[in-house]
Amino acid sequence: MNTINPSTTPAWGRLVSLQEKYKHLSIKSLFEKSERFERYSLQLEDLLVDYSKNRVNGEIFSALMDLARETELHQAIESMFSGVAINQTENRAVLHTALRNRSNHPVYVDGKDVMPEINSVLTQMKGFADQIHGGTWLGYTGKPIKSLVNIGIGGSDLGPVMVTEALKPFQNPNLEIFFVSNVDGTHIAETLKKVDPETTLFFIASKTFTTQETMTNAHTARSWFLEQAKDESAVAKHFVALSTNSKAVAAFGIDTKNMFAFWDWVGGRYSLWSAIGLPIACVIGFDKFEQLLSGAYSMDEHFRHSTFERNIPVVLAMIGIWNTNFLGAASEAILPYDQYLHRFAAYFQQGNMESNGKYVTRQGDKVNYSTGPIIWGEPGTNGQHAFYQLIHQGTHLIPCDFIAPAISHNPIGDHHQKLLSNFFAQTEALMKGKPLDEVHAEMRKAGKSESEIDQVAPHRVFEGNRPTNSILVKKITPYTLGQLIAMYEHKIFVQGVVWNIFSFDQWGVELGKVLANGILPELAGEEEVTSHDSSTNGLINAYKAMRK
Ligand SMILES: O=P(O)(O)OC[C@H]1O[C@@](O)(CO)[C@@H](O)[C@@H]1O
Repeated sequence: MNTINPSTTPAWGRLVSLQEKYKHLSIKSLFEKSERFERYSLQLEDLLVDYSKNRVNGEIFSALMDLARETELHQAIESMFSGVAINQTENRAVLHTALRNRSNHPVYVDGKDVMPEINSVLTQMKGFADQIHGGTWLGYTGKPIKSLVNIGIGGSDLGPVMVTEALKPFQNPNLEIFFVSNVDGTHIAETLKKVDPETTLFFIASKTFTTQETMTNAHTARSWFLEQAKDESAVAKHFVALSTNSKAVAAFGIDTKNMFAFWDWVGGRYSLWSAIGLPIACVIGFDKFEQLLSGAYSMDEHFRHSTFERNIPVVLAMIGIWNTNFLGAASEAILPYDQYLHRFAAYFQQGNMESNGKYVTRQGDKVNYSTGPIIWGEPGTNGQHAFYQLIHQGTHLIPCDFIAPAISHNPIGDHHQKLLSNFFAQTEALMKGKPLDEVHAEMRKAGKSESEIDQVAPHRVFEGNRPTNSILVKKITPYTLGQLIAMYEHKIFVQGVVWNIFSFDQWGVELGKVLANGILPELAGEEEVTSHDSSTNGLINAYKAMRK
């Protein structure tokens, strides 16, 4: 993997100069060239990515592509796909792409082709999912399973949640699926109220099978189940484990034949393609799960073999670097104009921020440039009634990805047309804005007095020139969803390479957990806590006083 500080490359130096040269660059002016949309959009099958509404002209785009080359991106891509241990701080390969390698060409980890074991788990998943989906897996009283409860957190939750929500139209109507992630007792309590032990299957989803929240909730579910079932042998019909840790699974009391394994070269936030995706396969059917894999594979092939200038993840990544490192954007909004995609932004909060929220380079030095952006977003048009004021007229530059399907699963009246009219209008408004003279003319036409115009007009000006990408997909299906997810995964990968950081570990989540484990015993008992700073001591002692 490269160890190049991007800010020392010739391309970065050109970009610094271009930032100064084009600091007043107007996106609107770039559209004076009629073929801008054709030149600044890319299509893969039924997925169109329009990146023309960015503050990027030919010079800037060229320098961005050179930056990708000068940071040895091509070599990095090949290293990932071919199983090199690029996750160097954990000495692991990064092979979520192997999980969806529909070509079945060998992929080697430590000299061993991993495809046979991947296919073996997929076969095991199919066998199980077919029984759940088909209603032939019976509980301890002989009834078919109808409620699925996934207990997991982070990458063992967010992916299955997002995908099952996005693919709700493909769900088996005889099955309902619930997700429990938070260790707040409310989450499991509210869920267990809705399900019957006789007809419920629990997925205990945890790569490590040690995560405090998941194991706590799993034990609560097991106790709840046994209170009614009584017989420990019934557990095997109602609990399965999705994990890499067979020893911990057995210790919990799940038969390892009910365990669906995956491997340490699958990152948690990249694991929905693995056994972690079993709840997805159960509720939409294994054939649709395979379509999800195939969609991701098509994006993998596009990413691996397309020239950078025609490479969707590379282009999105490098424009993101222009926005972050040269235009000063600190966050990015993902705005899906599709209610089924309501958890899509949340999924990539972990995917992006846990991957690239790093400030140490691969050599162990502190970076001298910004790295991963803050990711946030809500479905359109809801966001328009919540935070678009700031996006349009705030002081922060917030690049936005607008995503929409051309065809809705629910073509009720003109709902979809109204949704899409907003999808198109918002990026146009963010790009064009509304200058003062237009506001004046509008207000005069509306008969406003000159004094009112003088007072209000400045507040009604839209500077515009706010960058967006528009991602239009024919319809949200397992295949196109797989493409969309893989597209963002590879965008994140590219940015990590260019920023010279390790994108596949997550040391930053450890400290809080360790300190929490130290505080946990202090919350019990009456004695005053004095082992921390005065704020932490004060809060803990106030908590204990409130509970007296
Ligand atoms: O799947 P598991 O091992 O229970 O980890 C859950 C989540 O916890 C982390 O914060 C790592 O500790 C995420 O990276 C991960 O997805």
